Amino acid sequence: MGTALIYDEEMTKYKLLWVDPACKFEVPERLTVSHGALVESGLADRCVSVPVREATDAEILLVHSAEYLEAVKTTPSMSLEDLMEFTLQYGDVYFHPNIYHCAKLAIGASLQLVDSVMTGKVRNGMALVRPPGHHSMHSAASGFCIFNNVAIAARYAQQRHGAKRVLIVDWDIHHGQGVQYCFEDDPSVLYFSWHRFEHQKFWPQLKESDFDTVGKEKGAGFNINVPWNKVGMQNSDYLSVFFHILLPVAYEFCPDLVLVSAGFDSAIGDPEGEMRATPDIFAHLTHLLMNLAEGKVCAVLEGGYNLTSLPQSVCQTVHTLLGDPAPCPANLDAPCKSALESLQCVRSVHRTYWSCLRHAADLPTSCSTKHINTAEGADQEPTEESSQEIFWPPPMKRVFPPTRTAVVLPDDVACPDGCKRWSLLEHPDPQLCLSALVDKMVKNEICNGLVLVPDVSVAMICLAQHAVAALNKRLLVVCVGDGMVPIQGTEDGKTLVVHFSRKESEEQRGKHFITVHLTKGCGDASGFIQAVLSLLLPLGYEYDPGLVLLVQKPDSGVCDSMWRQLTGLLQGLAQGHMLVVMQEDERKHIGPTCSSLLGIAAPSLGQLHSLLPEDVEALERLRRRLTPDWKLLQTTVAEEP
Ligand SMILES: NCCCNCCCCCC(O)(O)C(F)(F)F
Ligand SMILES: [Zn+2]
Repeated sequence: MGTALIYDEEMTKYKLLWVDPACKFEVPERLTVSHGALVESGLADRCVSVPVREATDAEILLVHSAEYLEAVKTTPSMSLEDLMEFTLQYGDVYFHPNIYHCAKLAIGASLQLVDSVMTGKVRNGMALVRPPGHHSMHSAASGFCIFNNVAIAARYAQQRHGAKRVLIVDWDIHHGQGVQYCFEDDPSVLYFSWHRFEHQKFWPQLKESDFDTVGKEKGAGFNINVPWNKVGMQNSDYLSVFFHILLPVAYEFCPDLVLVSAGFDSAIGDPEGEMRATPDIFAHLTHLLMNLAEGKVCAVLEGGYNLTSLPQSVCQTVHTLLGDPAPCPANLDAPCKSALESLQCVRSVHRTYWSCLRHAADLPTSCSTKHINTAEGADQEPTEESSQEIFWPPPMKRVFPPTRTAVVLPDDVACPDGCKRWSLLEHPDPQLCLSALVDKMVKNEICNGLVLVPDVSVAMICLAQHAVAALNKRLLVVCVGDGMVPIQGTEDGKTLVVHFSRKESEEQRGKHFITVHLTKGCGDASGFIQAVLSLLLPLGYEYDPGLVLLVQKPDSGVCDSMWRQLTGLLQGLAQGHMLVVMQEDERKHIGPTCSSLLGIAAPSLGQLHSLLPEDVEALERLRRRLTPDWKLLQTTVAEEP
């Protein structure tokens, strides 16, 4: 299934007609450079082009008032003076004779994308639109936004396509207060937003943008605000919030559709965001969402003002939506203290609503006095704009290996569609055969593979030795199921082993051999997925292996959908170079495993029963014990002595 791309140059045909420093950088070129980059890179041709349409009044009224709509309808015929006058009633936004038309196209584009995904015409997609939407409210324009594209898309998906639960991920650097207001008492729409806040000094300077606004009445817990109280946030800060807040909650929420308010002013170089996350991080943020809602992800452009990092980030997002392996998440740091403080605050206030956060720590002492620094913060100016030129390396070319998935199967087992059989014939010695397969991966001739072997323990040993010795690559071994794991994590750091098992974990064998023991074993998806999201993924991203070995021990008890989630999520590492090893009598797993290796989204795990307290407890304990060695496991600031 394909990826939809929705764009029409008509949406470039409005601009600021007078002087207004607050709005000067919301220019038509934002769209032309983004679409141009997709065309230039060949990505546009690989997408399914879906036409835009105008939204109807009824669709606009899903979110906005009739009075507001009627008022906006009068703008096309206004004189310049009238437009300026009309604009004065709103903040940080401008009107233009053609902006009403473009605003209807921006909504229409978003709804066309929702139709294409919800009807299964495509798997996922992106709408490149202007004007953006996430600040506009029931009866007001705000922050370059006229109508709330994503809020309307969420309501439309529920009413027109029967979507029950919709997740909105807003990675724009500004708080989409319009979206928050729209759904704050609605438990069927989970709104997640991070945003530059600087203790309420940064636009739109709303108290309700802080972490302690969690939603109202039935909607309590379904509004998650992650304030960035400093500029310069980096890839590790963004990933930590995904691993320790968004993904655990998103999997517990189990959405039928994921809408992304994809603003790229959160990327390096942006004059508004002043953050330092690089464009390739959006490949990982996108990838990490693609196994939710069975892959139904709709990305709708919001902000993004640096005309270099914006198109780069758009391309990274579309590459990943198309299934291309993500670049290696190289040289990740620890999250900064300010990010950890926000992380701890958000997890603390949401622990009563989400079982995966049940054992989150209390508010950090610095935050419990937060009302003091909010008062003092409110009236100060935000960090003045930095003028010095910022540089970052252009993202790596993301070429796809000629073969995506190679399989080594017993002769009597048919080769699944889309896979390439790696025959034992040419390599009589089975172990040599496996080593040759690994060599092909490292040469990027094959992306990933599945091998069925007589004995997974023997295969594991040989592959681990070969991968580390011959290929000089760091190897991540993920082993699922009870029983001994016959390889050691290595003190030289060349191999990291993470073992998921039911048995009481034998004593931990050092930093590079980690046992995650699940009370009910690997059959309990709700415990397992939380261990994957908030422990295995942070470890894997920090370790940044060149190859991933995923081993399923016999009788592991892991269910197909959990196994496919694990196989899917781990492909964000090592440029997707993953080798899955299973016992050859485990034939029922061949099909499901291959579909994940081919990039098909994993089935949803269903609404997870709340986690076993002992599992959450054990996970928090394990994370606390490992944190000194693994920085991305941190979820709290180190309390001042
Ligand atoms: N330094 C000048 C102050 C600018 N204040 C307004 C910022 C609006 C941000 C709009 C956006 O980027 O959130 C959207 F996604 F909606 F486009
Ligand atoms: Zn923004």
